[in-house]
Amino acid sequence: MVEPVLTLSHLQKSFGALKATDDVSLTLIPGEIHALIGPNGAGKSTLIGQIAGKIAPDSGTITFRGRDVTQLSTAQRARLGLGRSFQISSLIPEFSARRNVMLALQARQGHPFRFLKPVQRDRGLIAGAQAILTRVGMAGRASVPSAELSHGERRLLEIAMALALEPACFLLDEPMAGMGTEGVGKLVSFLQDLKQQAPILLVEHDMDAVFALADRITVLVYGQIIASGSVEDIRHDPRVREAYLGDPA
Ligand SMILES: Nc1ncnc2c1ncn2[C@@H]1O[C@H](COP(=O)(O)OP(=O)(O)OP(=O)(O)O)[C@@H](O)[C@H]1O
Repeated sequence: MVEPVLTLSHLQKSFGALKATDDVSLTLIPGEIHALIGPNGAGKSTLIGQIAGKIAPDSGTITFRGRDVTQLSTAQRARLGLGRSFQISSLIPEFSARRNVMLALQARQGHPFRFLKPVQRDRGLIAGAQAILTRVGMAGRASVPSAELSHGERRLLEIAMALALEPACFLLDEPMAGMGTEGVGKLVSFLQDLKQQAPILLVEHDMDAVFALADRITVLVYGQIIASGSVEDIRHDPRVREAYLGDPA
């Protein structure tokens, strides 16, 4: 059997009386896109937060590349290659797209993220950042301050920054949000390519994109996994249709 890159075992997290994560176990294996879907409030972001190290689970374990990382900080996990999904809030608005990616490249090289060397003249960093922006289809927007990018372009920039860290898996939280049809189409083909580099745990509300991309789908409702399987399994699962797609038939 293929060794999973990431394994969640019996994770539990409550907020007061609310069980946001209720005995969740799942794996992410090399080469796959594993989509995590569920209605609003199902607990998807809470789960991603626990994997990234932003939220401490009440119990259960998170194993990454064979190592128990449950007690490690976000930064320690990132150093081991657990892909942070950068949030738009972590982009520096007045910096160009290229310079934001250069910051991520510097972070990868071990420099503290917030403290800048005079990077403008560092040809290696410039070329590296430009190559990554080309990969995500943003070469022509490299000089534009991130504040002036469209919402969809900012989401691509977040992915570019995650790429710069060369993680062993990607955690992507709603990368399609706010993108037009063309943007979603491009991102779908990009993620199909990206999964060969490192597997992707994908939280996404765009069901067409999920059905086009996912190798496996896990469905969360009220913090619990109600179904997990292939696209076809999930499409035809009556519990999923009822609980998630709102289709009693
Ligand atoms: N810090 C918190 N304190 C109290 N309750 C919280 C906290 N964070 C999340 N919750 C609750 O936990 C439940 C799961 O929320 P979560 O944001 O993980 O769901 P989600 O599936 O990501 O939803 P969405 O699709 O709307 O982003 C919700 O009922 C939410 O109100």
